[in-house]
Amino acid sequence: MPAPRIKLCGLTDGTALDAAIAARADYAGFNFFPSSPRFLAPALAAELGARAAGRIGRVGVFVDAADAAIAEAVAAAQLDAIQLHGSETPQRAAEIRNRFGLPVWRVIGVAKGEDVAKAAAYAGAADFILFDAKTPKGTLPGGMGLAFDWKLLAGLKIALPWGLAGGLNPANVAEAVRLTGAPLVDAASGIESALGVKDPALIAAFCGAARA
Ligand SMILES: O=C(O)c1ccccc1NCC(=O)[C@H](O)[C@H](O)COP(=O)(O)O
Repeated sequence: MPAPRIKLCGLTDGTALDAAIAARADYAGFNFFPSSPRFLAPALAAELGARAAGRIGRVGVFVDAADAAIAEAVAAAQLDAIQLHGSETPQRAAEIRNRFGLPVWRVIGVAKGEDVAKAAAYAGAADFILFDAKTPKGTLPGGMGLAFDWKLLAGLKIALPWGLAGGLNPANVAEAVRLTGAPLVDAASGIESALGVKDPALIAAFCGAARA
């Protein structure tokens, strides 16, 4: 099984970004959801986007965002992809892809087997599916450090490239890859020493374990 690609999400400072690049992560996630503890304001997004250029892919995370907010972030951070983490329909995903000319990653929140099947509706509308744990109502839609039952992905048949998120950390990512065969893994809270504070040692450990 080839080693999975790695996305490290919610990077908010140059030290974490440099650690992600040094650990050979494939994507840096920049969060543009204002309620997130990992929210990146446009000025800092511009700085980190420029620092990342040509060294790591830049994925912007949005939750039911308006076009103007997406446009501002795309321009500031020079995004390479747009991750939709809200309730965006296939029609809205396709509209965003056409408007911005960037690959769209659609997140599917998973609690039960029937949730996994919802990914099929995004064939032709999104470019990538990220399966993440469904979070409790009234909380953030992502970045909560919650895992779902990875066995729900057993026998997955999907027309789009995909990845796994939700509660992944240096201690469990190898097992998650072994069980699911995920071609990409994503982590936010599992590489933090405190809420929203990325830890370079955990970043290195996560990337090492994901490839082990
Ligand atoms: O990380 C956040 O604060 C966040 C807030 C709102 C929507 C999405 C968010 N994160 C997106 C991600 O891709 C996370 O990496 C993913 O949900 C996994 O998070 P975690 O379980 O903490 O590893």
